[in-house]
Amino acid sequence: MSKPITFVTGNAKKLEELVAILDPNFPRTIVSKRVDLPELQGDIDEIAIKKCKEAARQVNGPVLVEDTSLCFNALEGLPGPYIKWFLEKLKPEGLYRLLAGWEDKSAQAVCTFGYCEGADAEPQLFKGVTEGVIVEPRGPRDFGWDPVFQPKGYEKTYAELPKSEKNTISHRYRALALLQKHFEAEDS
Ligand SMILES: O=c1[nH]c(=O)c2ncn([C@@H]3O[C@H](COP(=O)(O)OP(=O)(O)OP(=O)(O)O)[C@@H](O)[C@H]3O)c2[nH]1
Ligand SMILES: [Mg+2]
Repeated sequence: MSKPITFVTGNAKKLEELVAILDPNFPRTIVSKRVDLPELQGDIDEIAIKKCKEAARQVNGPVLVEDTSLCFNALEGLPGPYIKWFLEKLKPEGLYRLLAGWEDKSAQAVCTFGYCEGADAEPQLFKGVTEGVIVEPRGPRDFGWDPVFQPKGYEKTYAELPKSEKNTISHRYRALALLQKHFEAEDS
């Protein structure tokens, strides 16, 4: 029997979406642990790797972490992994206003899961990207920058879409689909 995997996050919404998205027959048991891991610097992959190693060190067993970026193409990918601080200070309105001087409002929502078997193991990454545009905030405010992100091909923002629909097209869904495939292959 493999050990349960601990999903380490301080963000209840991430956990809620993971539970909604993952197949109930996922081959490993996932438990969650609420820890505010350090907000690291670097590129998206470096951050996910460092975050995963730190979680594995703290839990001393198999861990899953996730880091989310919102990358504005006009700003060469910024705020990217630093979106948390931009959102905290500027709120969704300010994120939209950041692009006032640019015609290009396109953006990418990027979710990077890191999985590490234990404190001495190397993390493996599973990344999902959803293309979209940054719009004036619309919809409920219960999750981060969802009100300003309108996925490509949709008339609604993530916040306006039913959760069940966001969860079939989102950056997090795409990353978890890769993670799921990996564990299913390992199991067979
Ligand atoms: O509208 C949103 N839709 C999403 O699907 C989504 N996923 C994450 N976020 C927000 O983007 C920042 C990422 O920072 P982040 O990856 O460091 O997360 P976090 O610090 O909240 O949790 P964690 O690092 O403990 O797991 C944080 O402000 C999160 O609230 C989202 N906002
Ligand atoms: Mg964080």
